Amino acid sequence: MALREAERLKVVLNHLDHPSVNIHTSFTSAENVSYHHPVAFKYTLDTDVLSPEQRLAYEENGFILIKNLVSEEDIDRFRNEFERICTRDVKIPGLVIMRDVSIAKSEFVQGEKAVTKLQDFQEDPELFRYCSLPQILKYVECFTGPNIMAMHTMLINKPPDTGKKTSRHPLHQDLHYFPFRPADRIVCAWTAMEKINQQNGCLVVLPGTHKGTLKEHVYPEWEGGVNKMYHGITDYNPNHPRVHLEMEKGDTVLFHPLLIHGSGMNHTEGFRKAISCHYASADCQYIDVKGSTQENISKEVEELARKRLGSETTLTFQDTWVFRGRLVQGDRTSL
Ligand SMILES: CCCC(=O)SCCNC(=O)CCNC(=O)[C@H](O)C(C)(C)COP(=O)(O)OP(=O)(O)OC[C@H]1O[C@@H](n2cnc3c(N)ncnc32)[C@H](O)[C@@H]1OP(=O)(O)O
Ligand SMILES: Nc1ncnc2c1ncn2[C@@H]1O[C@H](COP(=O)(O)OP(=O)(O)OP(=O)(O)O)[C@@H](O)[C@H]1O
Ligand SMILES: O=C(O)CCC(=O)C(=O)O
Ligand SMILES: [Fe+2]
Ligand SMILES: [Mg+2]
Repeated sequence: MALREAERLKVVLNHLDHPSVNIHTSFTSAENVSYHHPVAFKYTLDTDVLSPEQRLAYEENGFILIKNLVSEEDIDRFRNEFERICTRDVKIPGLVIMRDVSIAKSEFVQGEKAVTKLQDFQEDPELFRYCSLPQILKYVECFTGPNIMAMHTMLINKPPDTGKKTSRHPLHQDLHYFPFRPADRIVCAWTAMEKINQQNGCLVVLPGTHKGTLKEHVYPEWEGGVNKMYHGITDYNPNHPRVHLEMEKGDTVLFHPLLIHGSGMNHTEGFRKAISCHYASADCQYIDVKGSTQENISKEVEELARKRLGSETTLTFQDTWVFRGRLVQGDRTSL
């Protein structure tokens, strides 16, 4: 009789009290769960950083929340730099300033209020400091190992909803955007830059969905429109438990790229801010997404590159990641 998942994990937890036990071996059946043939972790690596409870929580849920990881002072500096970018006081190469679709397609709004997201701030030393913060990398290493690339950077400024519900981010898996593997060696760090709750559109996660596969993503059929490249999953279990991650300024969630997540409408008058970085092991390998569920996003990205750089551009989906990735720890071995 197979033990239920939770029971198996309890066995793992007991093993952690016995340092002599090798917990690297992978288990395939309940028979392996014994003192002599111990169990391994699939989603986390052996470090002294995560407590056994944190490690099991990530294995089981696909995310962990670390309270108060980034200082108030650092966040205020990121916020200040964000304002300088919005007012065009600084111009950062490669940075994408994204406006909410309902604003972009209607009136002209200037400055910070027009910006829904900054993408690719890797050339901004002040914002990129976020990706190199030692207290974040310490956790990231538990998932990626010691060679760490910062692959994708964002500062999200979720606007007050205009009434069209476009401030929502549909449920998705971040791996949809990434042509590199293995998925288990990729992790996102997402830090609240202020108090974030259901009112202003916190992250919503479907715990445990990181154990599934990459699903098909398409534009949701939303009446009020949807932001460019905000693809969503249509085929998810609507009865799967949802967790609304309410966070304080500085709290940071680390999550697996297959974890299904999104964010709700911002019902407040303020702009809800968060800063994030997707890290990957530098040992990851690029994959060809042709014929896979990722073909639609790869074509869209390549088309946008042609629009920006000229129709003769032959930049591939993979190339766009090679250019953006930055080493933050160890050696740039592959990516
Ligand atoms: C784990 C990863 C998860 C994700 O990354 S999900 C999001 C991924 N997003 C991206 O990579 C960024 C996508 N956005 C962009 O590249 C740019 O914002 C975008 C859409 C090219 C627009 O930038 P610009 O060209 O500088 O803006 P523009 O004001 O000149 O507008 C040009 C045309 O684009 C339209 N537009 C602008 N913002 C939009 C939006 N949010 N959603 C949909 N359409 C949008 C705009 O209306 C205009 O269209 P038209 O040419 O007038 O028909
Ligand atoms: N029709 C939909 N199709 C796909 N995703 C949706 C749809 N409606 C909401 N979502 C997404 O589901 C996630 C959870 O939404 P949910 O309604 O549970 O919370 P919320 O939007 O934060 O709360 P509220 O409804 O109070 O604003 C969000 O990521 C949201 O963008
Ligand atoms: O801050 C948010 O709303 C989440 C954004 C997100 O999940 C993403 O851009 O991949
Ligand atoms: Fe995401
Ligand atoms: Mg909702």
